[in-house]
Amino acid sequence: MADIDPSLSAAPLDAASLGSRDTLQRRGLMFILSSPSGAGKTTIARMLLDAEPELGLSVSATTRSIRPGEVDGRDYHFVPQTEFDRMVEDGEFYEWARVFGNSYGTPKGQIRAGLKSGRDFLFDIDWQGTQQLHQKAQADVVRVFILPPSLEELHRRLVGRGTDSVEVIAARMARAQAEISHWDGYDYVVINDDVETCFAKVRQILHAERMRRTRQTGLIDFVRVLTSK
Ligand SMILES: Nc1ncnc2c1ncn2[C@@H]1O[C@H](COP(=O)(O)OP(=O)(O)OP(=O)(O)O)[C@@H](O)[C@H]1O
Ligand SMILES: Nc1nc2c(ncn2[C@@H]2O[C@H](COP(=O)(O)O)[C@@H](O)[C@H]2O)c(=O)[nH]1
Repeated sequence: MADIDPSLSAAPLDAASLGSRDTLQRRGLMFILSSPSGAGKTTIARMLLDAEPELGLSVSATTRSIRPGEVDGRDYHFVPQTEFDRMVEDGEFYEWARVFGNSYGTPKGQIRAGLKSGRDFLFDIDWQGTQQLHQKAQADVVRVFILPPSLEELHRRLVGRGTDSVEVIAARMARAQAEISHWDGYDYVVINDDVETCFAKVRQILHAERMRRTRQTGLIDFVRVLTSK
């Protein structure tokens, strides 16, 4: 929850290697997936990471307990609350928020340098984190909201995942409509009915956003060459 970070805004890159079609430079983007808990954003995120080698995952820190199948350092950095509080104090997060009674935050880590060199990052974060990142780095951020086909199906998925107690599932269902109410703070909204169809749509968004003119920092010199003869 800090001020605008100038290093995160879309500044032009070094023009040394620009000008040929093979070396066109591009600034990386921050690809955010949000949804009510259980709608499937982690599933879609994993499919994207498998399919897109140039996409890196922003691994959040969290104080919640590790779930069966999760790996510390891959899915999250699982830290005690005291360590999380220290990281907040030391300004180690781009954003952080309390979600479902736990703390979650996006470490600055490698992201800043990665964006400059054209690396894309995937963020599985909630609407509060999305607002904070958008305020700090509007030009770099692409916001995608995943909706479940129905609340009944959302509940089925949370139960079917088999990772949370009845109480935790009830708390997540109780929050679902409030989470969904933030759908209009996103650039794209995709309904996750069939997982393959949803994945294909989200991947199309990523591909199109990579070609956005303002991200293709090498275009200025490339077009200059094209129009100079
Ligand atoms: N289109 C789909 N059809 C049926 N099941 C799905 C679909 N997408 C995801 N699932 C299943 O729903 C469950 C919840 O998915 P997932 O963990 O990806 O949700 P999430 O939005 O990341 O939740 P959380 O915010 O709690 O991490 C998983 O068991 C997943 O396999
Ligand atoms: N603002 C942030 N939200 C985050 C971050 N990492 C995850 N999340 C969101 O928390 C909920 C719950 O996640 P779960 O893994 O415990 O089910 C979900 O909406 C995530 O998107 C973060 O760094 N910042």
